[in-house]
Amino acid sequence: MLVIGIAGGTGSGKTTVVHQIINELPEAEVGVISQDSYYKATDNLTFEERTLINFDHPRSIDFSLLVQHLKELKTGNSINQPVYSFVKHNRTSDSILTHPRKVMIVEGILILSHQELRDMFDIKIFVHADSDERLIRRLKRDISDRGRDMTEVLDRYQNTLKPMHDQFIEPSKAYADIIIPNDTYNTVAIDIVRTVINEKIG
Ligand SMILES: Nc1ncnc2c1ncn2[C@@H]1O[C@H](COP(=O)(O)OP(=O)(O)O)[C@@H](O)[C@H]1O
Ligand SMILES: O=c1ccn([C@@H]2O[C@H](COP(=O)(O)O)[C@@H](O)[C@H]2O)c(=O)[nH]1
Repeated sequence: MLVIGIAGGTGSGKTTVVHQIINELPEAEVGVISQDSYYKATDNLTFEERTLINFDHPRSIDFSLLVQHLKELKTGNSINQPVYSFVKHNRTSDSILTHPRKVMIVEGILILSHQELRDMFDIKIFVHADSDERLIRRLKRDISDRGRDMTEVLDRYQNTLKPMHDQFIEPSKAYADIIIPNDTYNTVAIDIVRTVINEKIG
């Protein structure tokens, strides 16, 4: 199994890049795990309490479950990947049966900041976009897809997202083998990554 880690700040375009990479690859050979699926369940908290969680700090992620699931996939076992609701700020009761594939892609803001997880990646990619570009994308996306308003996005950006980005995410770029500049759609970089994957899966 070839394991590819794709990190980058919020709004950098990780999810978009993943879709572009897997688009023309055989469906049966590529699987995706999202770090977002591994936000800790917080059933003990009210919705109001959940809105106060710092979702950009590594402690908000159940990394031990994520590492355990990746180990299972590497040994050929399927996993039940949790499903997270951004609208509810909580894990749902659903899960997605995820089978091991020749290529597994793990994507998320903090995946290169966690040493054990990072060491499991054969290729480490960091998607880079300018911070103002990322904020604009995040505003648009969170308002249209994640049930947020402008005040929520901007307050979170100032209070937790930006400081956590500077403390944990940006420094993790140093671990990347490949940095994809994604201020505009970067088809050349996507083609290169696809070529590398095709060579590996033969
Ligand atoms: N290169 C790009 N140029 C313009 N918009 C983009 C680009 N890449 C992604 N987007 C848009 O920005 C938003 C955030 O992208 P997404 O892939 O969800 O980022 P991430 O997963 O890193 O948070 C989405 O609405 C997406 O369509
Ligand atoms: O309940 C939640 C959980 C997380 N977030 C934000 O999501 C991003 C990470 O997701 P991307 O797809 O990489 O943007 C992170 O910055 C958290 O602040 C949230 O808003 N609500």
